[in-house]
Amino acid sequence: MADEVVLMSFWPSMFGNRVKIALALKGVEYEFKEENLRDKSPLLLEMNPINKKIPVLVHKGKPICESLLIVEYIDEVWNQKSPLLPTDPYQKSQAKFWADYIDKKFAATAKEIWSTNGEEQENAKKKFIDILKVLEGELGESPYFGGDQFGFVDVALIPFYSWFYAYETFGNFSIEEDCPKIVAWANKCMEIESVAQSLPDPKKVYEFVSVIKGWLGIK
Ligand SMILES: N[C@@H](CCC(=O)N[C@@H](CSO)C(=O)NCC(=O)O)C(=O)O
Repeated sequence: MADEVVLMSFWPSMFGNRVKIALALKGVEYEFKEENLRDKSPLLLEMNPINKKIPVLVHKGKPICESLLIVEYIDEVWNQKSPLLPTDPYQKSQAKFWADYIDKKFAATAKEIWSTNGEEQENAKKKFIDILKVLEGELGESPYFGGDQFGFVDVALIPFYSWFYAYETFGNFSIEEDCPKIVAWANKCMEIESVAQSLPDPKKVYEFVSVIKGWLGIK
């Protein structure tokens, strides 16, 4: 079909699940192609020859790569409902700033929690909580980062929530203890059907991370 939509992703990916949430909020029908990242498909290498990563959205035969760019593309193409980015240029710039902050600061630090031990892990946990506290400050008293509406920054961050159980279990700490506002925000986001249906079971994510740690020889 001419305007067929295909999402190439991997079920636990917080980046790919951003796109799943955006497509669900917009009511877009699409084909989901699960990628085996240890044996990438020729289609993935063809559609994303530069980064060779998921997610990739293929729309009308053309690939869009990088999750935040894909979410912005979805927001612009299917603009009839559930706007994600503000129309005001300044507000839009601030939403993109915080989504970029999450990618640059939060994603890498979060990974260090399950992929390290000892002092390195303790440092990662502290950095992780510090970053979440900065995000709590940005959230303020609003229900969402988008204000009264679930928006772009919410889409960028909420997929990490399905990894919180893994971070807490491997890191032996409670995120809610230090960042109750972020956990309250996440639980509110999970009340949105398009969000809840797009994210994996946290226990499944924990089991998946246990398998990766085995592959990587991490205790
Ligand atoms: N900035 C990109 C990151 C995607 C990514 O890391 N994808 C991972 C899987 S999720 O951790 C990936 O495709 N890894 C395969 C590889 O690195 O070879 C985005 O936001 O889309």
